[in-house]
Amino acid sequence: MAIEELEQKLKDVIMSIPAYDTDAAERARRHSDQLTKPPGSLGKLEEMAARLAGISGKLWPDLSRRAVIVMAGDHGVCEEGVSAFPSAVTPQMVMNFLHGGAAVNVLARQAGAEVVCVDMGVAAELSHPDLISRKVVYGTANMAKGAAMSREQTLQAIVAGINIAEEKAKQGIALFATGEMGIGNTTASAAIASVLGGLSAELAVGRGTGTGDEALMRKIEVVRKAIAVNEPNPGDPVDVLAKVGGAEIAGLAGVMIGAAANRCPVVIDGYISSAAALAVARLAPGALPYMLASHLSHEHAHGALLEVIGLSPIIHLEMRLGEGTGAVLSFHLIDAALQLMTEMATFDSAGVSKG
Ligand SMILES: O=C(O)c1ccc[n+]([C@@H]2O[C@H](COP(=O)([O-])O)[C@@H](O)[C@H]2O)c1
Ligand SMILES: Cc1cc2nc[nH]c2cc1C
Repeated sequence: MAIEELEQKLKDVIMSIPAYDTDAAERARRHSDQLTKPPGSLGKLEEMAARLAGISGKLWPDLSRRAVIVMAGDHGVCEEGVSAFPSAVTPQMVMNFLHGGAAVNVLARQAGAEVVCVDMGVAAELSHPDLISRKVVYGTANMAKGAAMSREQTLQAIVAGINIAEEKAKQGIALFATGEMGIGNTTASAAIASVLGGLSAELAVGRGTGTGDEALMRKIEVVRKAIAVNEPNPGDPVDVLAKVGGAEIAGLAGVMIGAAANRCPVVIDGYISSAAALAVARLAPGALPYMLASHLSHEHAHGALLEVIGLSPIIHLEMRLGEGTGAVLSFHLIDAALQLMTEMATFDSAGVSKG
């Protein structure tokens, strides 16, 4: 597709996102208040159930078919020494996902979710029958020296993400989670959080895979430099994703937009997924009600980033793995919320006195 067509496709899909159904959410809240418990006593589980009703327009949606979309990409900025691990780990972990041995595979099996593994921009050539290849770049360029990607590559990545969500929704997937793999991608995410979220580089940068003090200082300087060199336009999220982002981050932004356009809830994982979610919040505010935050990552600024987006995490386990692990874990709580709504007795049916 030519760049103009990609821009148009993105605009069209954003325009097609259905309005969140506030009536259905309200009906869900009223139902919840009739159940045998003090109103609001199931806390965020009640709010989650209402959100799922508002998203789907149904009391209660069948979310039994679910998938975690794990997108992978490499980052040229790694040559600045910003990660505790070498870039070679990105393709190695992609193969691990495909062989079912990564943490996300275990948690997805436990939560009944399909793992969809997508190569968005891994530097190495990868091949496996279950790998979806949507490579827009062989690793991004070093953002400390120039733009990570072109606008065209970024739009290709976003549209690829939209198409994957669309195809999966057509196949019956009703609940999405976002996951990623990309050595160096917490540096890109920090830059996005800084430009779009107004967080200082010092706040936005964390230890990622476990960088030491010296590398942490370098990482802060690299984020400052990348922003100064590229001057990403905070009013243009695509420009920000192109200049200081990454192929898997842009792809995940597309998945979130695509899920919303198909009226499917999309559960956001950790810091990197949240950086993509922030770009979506700015690019397509109509997609925001379709997003649920899963966990609070141990990555330093994740809480601040979620606050900027206006999302509240469900679980707090000090995880900082990525891959979609926190998002898939929270599927169990989504199931719990819906099962409570459908199986609990009401005050009337159980003959329990109201306050
Ligand atoms: O999801 C998170 O909050 C998270 C926090 C820290 C690290 N990660 C994962 O670690 C990798 C990026 O870390 P780094 O240090 O290489 O930038 C990438 O593969 C992410 O999935 C993920
Ligand atoms: C081993 C390893 C697994 C990961 N999964 C997501 N990010 C990761 C980073 C590393 C280093």
